[in-house]
Parts: sequence; structure tokens; C-alpha cells
Amino acid sequence: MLNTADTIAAIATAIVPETGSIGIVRLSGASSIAIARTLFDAPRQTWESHRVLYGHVRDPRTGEAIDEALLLLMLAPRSFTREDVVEFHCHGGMIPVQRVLQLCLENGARLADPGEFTLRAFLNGRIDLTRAESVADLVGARSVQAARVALAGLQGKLAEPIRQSRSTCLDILAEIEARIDFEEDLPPLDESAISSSIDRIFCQVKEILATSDRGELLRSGLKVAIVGRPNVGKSSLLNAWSRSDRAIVTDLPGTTRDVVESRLVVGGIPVQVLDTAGIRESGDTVERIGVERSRQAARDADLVLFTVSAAEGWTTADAEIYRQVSERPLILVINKIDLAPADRVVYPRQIERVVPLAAARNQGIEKLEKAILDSAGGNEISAANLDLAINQRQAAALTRAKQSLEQVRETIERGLPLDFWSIDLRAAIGALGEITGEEVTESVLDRIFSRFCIGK
Ligand SMILES: Nc1nc2c(c(=O)[nH]1)N(C=O)[C@@H](CNc1ccc(C(=O)N[C@@H](CCC(=O)O)C(=O)O)cc1)CN2
Ligand SMILES: Nc1nc2c(ncn2[C@@H]2O[C@H](COP(=O)(O)OP(=O)(O)OP(=O)(O)O)[C@@H](O)[C@H]2O)c(=O)[nH]1
Ligand SMILES: [K+]
Ligand SMILES: [Mg+2]
Repeated sequence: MLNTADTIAAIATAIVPETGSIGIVRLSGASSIAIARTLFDAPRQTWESHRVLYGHVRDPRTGEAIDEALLLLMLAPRSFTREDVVEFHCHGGMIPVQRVLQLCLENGARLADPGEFTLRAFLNGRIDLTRAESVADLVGARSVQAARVALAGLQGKLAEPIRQSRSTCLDILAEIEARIDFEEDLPPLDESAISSSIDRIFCQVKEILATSDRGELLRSGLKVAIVGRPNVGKSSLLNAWSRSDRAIVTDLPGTTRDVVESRLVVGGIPVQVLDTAGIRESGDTVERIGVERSRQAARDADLVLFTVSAAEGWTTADAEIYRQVSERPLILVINKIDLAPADRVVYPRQIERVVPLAAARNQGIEKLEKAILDSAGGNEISAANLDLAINQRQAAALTRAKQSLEQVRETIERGLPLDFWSIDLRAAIGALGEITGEEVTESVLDRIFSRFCIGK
């Protein structure tokens, strides 16, 4: 994985057929320029860094023109990877881009692994590990807020305080080790200054750690399943909420047979909404399978919208379905309040969150969204100034850093020998270094970058 001698190539843009007007093939590594010169015919133009050349990509064996294209040259170290980078800006669509990539591979490049361009940017010292992770977050962001946090990360919002804390710890460690080695030649340690430095770092680490829940929400989002008996208006709710005709709605019970998905953003949180088949006993094989999928969706969801109808009140069928989903985080949705008052539904008292609405009339959706944010702890995400939200890997390392710092504090308080201080301080430095990548193993890098898409 850490081989940076090869020149790598990949398609850098999405290649869904017929959706992009331009597609980019990217090369990075020592042979990039040589490969590009073999493939790209740009008469009377100079091959200088940060210039765009106009010409044709040709198959060097046959001379056949593959595409009319622009070529962008970025010579080391002024490039994304700090290596020589060449980009072919081709016509979009699968064929030109894939043929140009193929030519690169036939003429000395190797297909890049997922995330390998960004890995090289990290290995060559252009970005630290948190910035590299932010690149992947930005590409994968499914809400404006998630993208905003990722961009802040790319600009060092997390890396900078962590790097500074680690560097302060290193300074303190140096002071301590000097005392261990040459105690007699040095003035005594300023223990109270060290204590208060450690305290400051400890508090900052705690503050950053507190952002990990919203990091999880922003990155993974919420899976919400709409569940209930037939005809209560589940599909109508999905349609009203997503402002679409995504799901079929009829007055026939048993209309929805399979899980229907729609992706929304609620207060900055990406939400995957699943409309499901109405749960009932059925003799129909297809419907029975659909109902089993509904139950599975309820089990897999982060939140169940258990939907009933004000027109019919709380029926024995509702009670039976409730029994099956009551262990899940749940909101009771009372639909069709245009037909009857919501208090017609006499539901079990243990249900805490209840939202009355009329899906067919688009009424009550905002209240539903508010209830969802309340239940997920997502209210603060809509706050405009939010720009830090750590991921699970970062949270795990920070937790270790926090524990080690706590031990350093205790060691100081108990007046233990200096050797003890330095052991815990070293552990904290190691944990902080894992976050920025100043201290990181190859297997951790593998795990991080293998989650990237190809071409990043
Ligand atoms: N065509 C294209 N668009 C793109 C990218 C790309 O690689 N190619 N990017 C890829 O992610 C993003 C832009 N990010 C970039 C970040 C750094 C450098 C870069 O060359 N940095 C060098 C030199 C800067 C300079 O010339 O002064 C550096 O920081 O050392 C390029 C793109 C989004 N758009
Ligand atoms: N009056 C009124 N009718 C509604 C409302 N919501 C849905 N309906 C009607 O209720 C009927 C059933 O709606 P659907 O959305 O198909 O119900 P469902 O729960 O998805 O039904 P299945 O997929 O069969 O389980 C349709 O005729 C809708 O127009 C509402 O808020 N008020
Ligand atoms: K229906
Ligand atoms: Mg339905």
C-alpha cells in the first residue's frame, strides 16, 4: 500500500453513463509526464506546469484519435499529491474516459487503489491525516452541514488544536526528561506551570470529544422506518415529506409490497426514510414477504415512525404491531387528523413522542421533523456556527489521550517520581499523534484509505 514509486492512474470523476459532460483521468507519479507525452498530441504548445494544453489523445500504436481533450499539467511539488500530476479532461461518459485510462495503463501507469492520490498527499506531507479524512467526508457528504464540517476539517479545524496540544506535551516531556538525565545542572521543574498546561490540554480534548455524537449523525445520518397497519397513510407520509410521488398511494389496503426508500435532509442530518408494506396477516405470498421486510426494516432502523389513523383510533391491530416495535426508539404518528381529532387515538402512556398530522394535506411535516431532531439529539446541528465534528477513529484516540492526561495529573498530584510522569505523557503524545498521522501504523492507514472511492 505504501508503494509510491509507481505512477498511478484513475478516473477522477463519476462515470454514470450520459450524466457528465466532462470526465477526468488523473495520473500521479514520476512517469506522468512521459506517459502524457506518449498519448497526447498537442502541436506547437509548451509543456509547462500549471498550463492547460489543447489537443487529441491518440493510441500510440495505431495513431487513432481517442478523444479531443484538454490536458492539465501540475509539476511536483505544486500538485495535489506533490508528485507530477497530469489530468486529461475528456468528454464525459464511459467510453472516452475508459479508453484514455486504458491507454495510461498500457503505457506505464498502474490503476490507483481507492484513496491512493490522497494517501500520497498525506505521505508526501501536504496534508495530515485529519485533512485526508475530511477529503473523503467532503466527497461523501449528504447534507450542506456535513460538507461544511468536512471543509473546515480540510482547513485544519481539528488538526491545528491537536497538533498544538501534542507539541506542548512534547515540550513538557523534554523538560521532564532533561531533569531525569541531568537533574543537578538544571533549575527545578515548574510543577504548577506544567500542571496548568496539562489541565488546559485536558479540557480542550474533552471539548473536542463532545463533538463525536454529532459527527456520527452528520456522517452516517439516520435510518427512519415508517411502519403501521395497511392504509393508515404511510406511503402518503413518505410522499408528502419528500415532496414527490415516490410511493404508490391507493385506497386499497396492501398497496405497498416492498420497502420504498427516499433520502432527505432534516436539520442538517441526512435521513434515509423507508416506507414499508402495511403489517397484517395475509394469505398472499408476495404480501407476506413484504410484511416480513417491514418488520426487518423496523428492526434495522434508528427510529420507527409508528403510524396510526385518527379516523379509526387505536385498534387491536395497532396494539399488536406496537408490541412488535415498542423496544425500538419510536415516534407515534397519528395521521388523518383532518378526518377526526387526534385524541380519538388512545395510545399506551409509555409512548413519549407523538406527532398528529394529515399526510394527504401536507400538514404537520415540520412538527414531525422537529420531533425527529429532538429524539436523535440533532438540534444543535442546525446551529450555523458548527464546524467541528470528529469521527469514531478520532474519538477513540482522543479518549485514550484523555485517559493518559488524567493519569499524568494524578501522578503529579501524588508526587510520584518523574519517570512515571513521562510514561503517561508519552502515551498521550502517541494517541494525539495517531489523530494527525504523525504517529500511525500502516494498518491504520490501510483501514482509513480503503474506505475512499477510486480516483480520490
Ligand atoms: N481538476 C481538478 N479539480 C479539483 C481537484 C483536482 O485534483 N483536480 N482537487 C483535488 O482534490 C480539488 C482541489 N484541491 C486541490 C488541492 C491542492 C492542489 C495543489 O496542487 N496543491 C499544491 C500546489 C498549490 C499551488 O500551486 O500553489 C500544494 O498545496 O502544494 C490542487 C487541488 C477539487 N478540484
Ligand atoms: N383524509 C385523509 N386521507 C389520507 C391521509 N393520508 C392518507 N390518506 C388516504 O389513505 C389511503 C391510504 O393511503 P396510503 O398512503 O396508501 O396508505 P399506506 O399506509 O401506505 O397503505 P399500504 O401501503 O396499503 O399499507 C389513501 O386513499 C390516501 O389518500 C390523510 O392525512 N387524510
Ligand atoms: K394503501
Ligand atoms: Mg403504502
